[in-house]
Amino acid sequence: MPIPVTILCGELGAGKTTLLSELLESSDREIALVVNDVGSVNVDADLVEARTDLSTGEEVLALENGCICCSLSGDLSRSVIRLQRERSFDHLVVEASGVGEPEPIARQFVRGPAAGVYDLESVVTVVDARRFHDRFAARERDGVPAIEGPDESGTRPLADLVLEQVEFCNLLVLNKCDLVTGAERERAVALLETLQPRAEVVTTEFGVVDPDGVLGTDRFDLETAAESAGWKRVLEDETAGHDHGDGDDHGDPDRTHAEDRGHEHAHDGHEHTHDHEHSCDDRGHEHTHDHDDGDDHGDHDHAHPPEEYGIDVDAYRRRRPFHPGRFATLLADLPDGLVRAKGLCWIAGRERQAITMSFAGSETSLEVTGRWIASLSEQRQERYRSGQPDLEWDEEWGDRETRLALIGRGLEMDALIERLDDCLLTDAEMDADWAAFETDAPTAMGETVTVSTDERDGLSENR
Ligand SMILES: Nc1nc2c(ncn2[C@@H]2O[C@H](COP(=O)(O)OP(=O)(O)OP(=O)(O)O)[C@@H](O)[C@H]2O)c(=O)[nH]1
Repeated sequence: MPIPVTILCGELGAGKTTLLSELLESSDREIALVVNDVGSVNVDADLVEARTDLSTGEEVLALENGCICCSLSGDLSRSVIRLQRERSFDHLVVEASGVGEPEPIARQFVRGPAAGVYDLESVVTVVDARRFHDRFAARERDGVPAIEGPDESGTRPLADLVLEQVEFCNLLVLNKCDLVTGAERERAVALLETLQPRAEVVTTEFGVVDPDGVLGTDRFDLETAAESAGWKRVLEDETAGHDHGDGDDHGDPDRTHAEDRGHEHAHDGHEHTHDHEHSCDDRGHEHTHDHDDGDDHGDHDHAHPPEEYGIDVDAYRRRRPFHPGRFATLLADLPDGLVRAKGLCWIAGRERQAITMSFAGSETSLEVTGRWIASLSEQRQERYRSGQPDLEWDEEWGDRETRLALIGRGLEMDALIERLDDCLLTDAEMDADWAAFETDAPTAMGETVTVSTDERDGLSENR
């Protein structure tokens, strides 16, 4: 029997270790734990070890350094396979580094050598209610320090990773609810549900949760999770049966944007169903339950209707490229109420590159994640297109198009859309030489450019 695995994610200080300690104390399963920390000192491992009685069967395996999701990925698989051979336990918990991407870790349990031995049950993301509310859910974000700067690999804004952890999981634990008011907590929950419509949300303090709720959830489906982020669903709802690509395999310079995660989707509605019932458990913690998995798009019985919390989502889709200069200026001055923007951009002067734009908090990254199919030879175009009969194709521009999901709170969506439209090439510019436009947009596969909203001079960093 494969051993069930829970991956625990969350920003630094969100309360992962606190939750873990609670789980180790309250669960009657024998839990093996892999702790991955940034840096060489495993503070969390020490803490958990100190707090739990190892003689009762819990084992702590501390990886020495680095990040299991990139440089140590091989080590993680090897370590957990060794662990399974040498020890007997019921459940494996992997505490991911606070600044790592959860998806590569999850993939190791789904496709890697550990897949036969383990069964990924759930990816749980712990969220600091106070910080999440102030950074993303508050109407007024003046005076709240932005999360800025790159992640540990130095290539992506940290806020982007914080939201990616929210978007990828199937259970969200909103911790530190003692530090927010009831109204703030509800706003945070509504936004979390918008960012990841398929995840269940549990609200708590000091990591007190029902261990079966965290460890005993259904089998995690990687592809579903990868496709269920709120921003993707905004785009999918906008167009039925369309491919999206924002994959993480940067190896093939000829890869097209549509083959990254080339899944075809047919959606027949425009609303997600979230059939929550609120109840309080015996510790007085509120839970949201019974998330419908969204396939029934007709019902709208939602405990946190986003519009009630000022949350607005929209898809921005245009078959005309952005002027690189005007677009860069806009990115440096995006409105405060924008929480998340993500999708593909078509930028004039970059006719081959499908560029993924990802905005979170206060920074935007632009990264080349594939090629437009229309930039390939005719023969290859045919091949790709025959494999994707639903791919929308423009006679003149092929698959080149900007498709962005916009998620905001207290945001004047129409004004933002107008400003985006002002960045599109004018008719006169359409006839000009696009290569002559000055641009810092990325060119090579995987290359990322980051721009912060407080920099008014356009694209700032080229990595
Ligand atoms: N007020 C309050 N503090 C909490 C709560 N949960 C955890 N803390 C405190 O927040 C701090 C960080 O908690 P940790 O559990 O270490 O967080 P972490 O996510 O493991 O942190 P890293 O290991 O740095 O990633 C500790 O001082 C905890 O005591 C909570 O619900 N409310």
